[in-house]
Amino acid sequence: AYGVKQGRKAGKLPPGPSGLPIAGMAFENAKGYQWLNYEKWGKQYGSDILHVHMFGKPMIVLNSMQAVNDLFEKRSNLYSDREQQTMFHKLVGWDWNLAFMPYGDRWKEHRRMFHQHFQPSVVPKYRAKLALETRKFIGRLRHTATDDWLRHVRHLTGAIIIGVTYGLDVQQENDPNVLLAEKAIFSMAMTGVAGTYLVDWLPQMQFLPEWFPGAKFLREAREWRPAVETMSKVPFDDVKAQLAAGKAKPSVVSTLLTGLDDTKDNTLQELVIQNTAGTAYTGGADTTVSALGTFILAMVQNPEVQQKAQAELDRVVGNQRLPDYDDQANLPYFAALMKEVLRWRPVTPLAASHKVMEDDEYKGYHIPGGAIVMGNVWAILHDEKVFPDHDKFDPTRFLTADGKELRKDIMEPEIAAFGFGRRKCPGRYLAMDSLWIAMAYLLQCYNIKAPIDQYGNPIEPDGKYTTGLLSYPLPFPVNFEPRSPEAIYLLEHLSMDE
Ligand code: HEM
Repeated sequence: AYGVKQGRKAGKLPPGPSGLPIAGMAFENAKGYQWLNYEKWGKQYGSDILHVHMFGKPMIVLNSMQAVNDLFEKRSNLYSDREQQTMFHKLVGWDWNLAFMPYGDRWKEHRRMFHQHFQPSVVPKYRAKLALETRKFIGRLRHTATDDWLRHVRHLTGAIIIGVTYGLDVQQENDPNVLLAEKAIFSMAMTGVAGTYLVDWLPQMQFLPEWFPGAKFLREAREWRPAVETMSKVPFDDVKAQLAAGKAKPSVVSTLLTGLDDTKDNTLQELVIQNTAGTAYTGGADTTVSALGTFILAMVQNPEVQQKAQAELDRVVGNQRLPDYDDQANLPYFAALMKEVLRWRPVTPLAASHKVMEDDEYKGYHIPGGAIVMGNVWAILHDEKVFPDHDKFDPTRFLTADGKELRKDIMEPEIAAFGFGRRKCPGRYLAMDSLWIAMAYLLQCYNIKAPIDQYGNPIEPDGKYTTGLLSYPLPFPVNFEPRSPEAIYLLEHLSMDE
């Protein structure tokens, strides 16, 4: 085993399950939920930094907030790159997306543009749109079958992102922009995990003829690539046409296009706008679905938490109107509830992989340049020392003893849940605004409950989650039951004005 002494010797890699044969470890990891393995190995080796040898590539896992801070934040000039994969970036064509760009000037230009339109001083402009889409959403839920609610959650998050970014309305069923984006995002799920495709290790394989045995990946790439290329182009071109016709609604894209200098050739600048806007959907739609799914699951499983949150709404907002962002400051329990949603089942349990650009040393260990470096969000947000009884869904952990204020002496889940350093999620302010208003409207109008089966027993969710880059609760049935005559009145008189 690795001792501390050995570890201090220059050139020693951080400890890790090197005892396991590579195949054995690949097997452990292939079962998914790798964040749990990494957390377990971290404890086993008594180290918050691990080395995991995966598919012939060095991978470093950081299991503590301190390690994440020391490397991703304090050495962010070294630790902000992303791995480039032949299949994902080149053949399937995701290289236009800012989330996957290598660290450098091109990424900076896109990131700056994104930030300008999703930073805290700007995001409140979108609140009217968020509130409108969320009113439509709670209206639809009222007569939805217990196993059909997830479709409406997906529609809500898609409509918010497309509305804010492009000013386009989204059709309830089979919206062309949503279908295209979903097809593209499917390819992201299939090809996004490093090491899935042999061509990533043997780039020459990309030049094989398609009929060649083992060249199935080429046919897959050919099928997916058009959706990946056009998902950002089609809605962008729509807005351009609308602007030309004087019919565009205000949006990120229309603002950016209007700001261009007409006397110049804007071809390159337009491409940056198209890419940046397209990135919003890939980053924003599914992540928010997962967080809302977790909220709904937590409400079904913890009726006492739900009642407390509703009691606070009753006290502060009353039952004659929907809550509003102006109420936020007066709803501490609600704020704690949102933090607990982000902590209890993090949307991205391993955030997104970073890549270190040069050889480095940390705590006496050698970190090889080019290694993949992951922050274990799960391990950080489930650290028993910081969050006792870590698997319990309990918003009060974030509140002072009298329940009147948020504690200032506890880790804020937001500092890990949205990733790290210069790559930290730039959409988090919009994400939190979307989540807050959806949670508030839902609890103001509905009791969120397990449905009752034909024998009178509640159908309790099993609480299982998917594995992968994003982790979602597996589908479970929910009964959204209007919680009072006043709630029914609110649901029947939802204003559809922005
Ligand atoms: C609950 C919702 C969300 C969660 C949990 C989340 C989480 C994350 C995480 C973990 C990363 C990777 C950070 C890293 O590399 O360390 C990320 C990146 C990103 N997110 Fe989010 N996100 C959410 C919502 C959104 C929304 C709504 C948008 C768009 C409006 C968005 C846009 C992006 C973009 C553009 C990146 C790439 C940043 C870069 O590579 O420089 N995200 N997000």
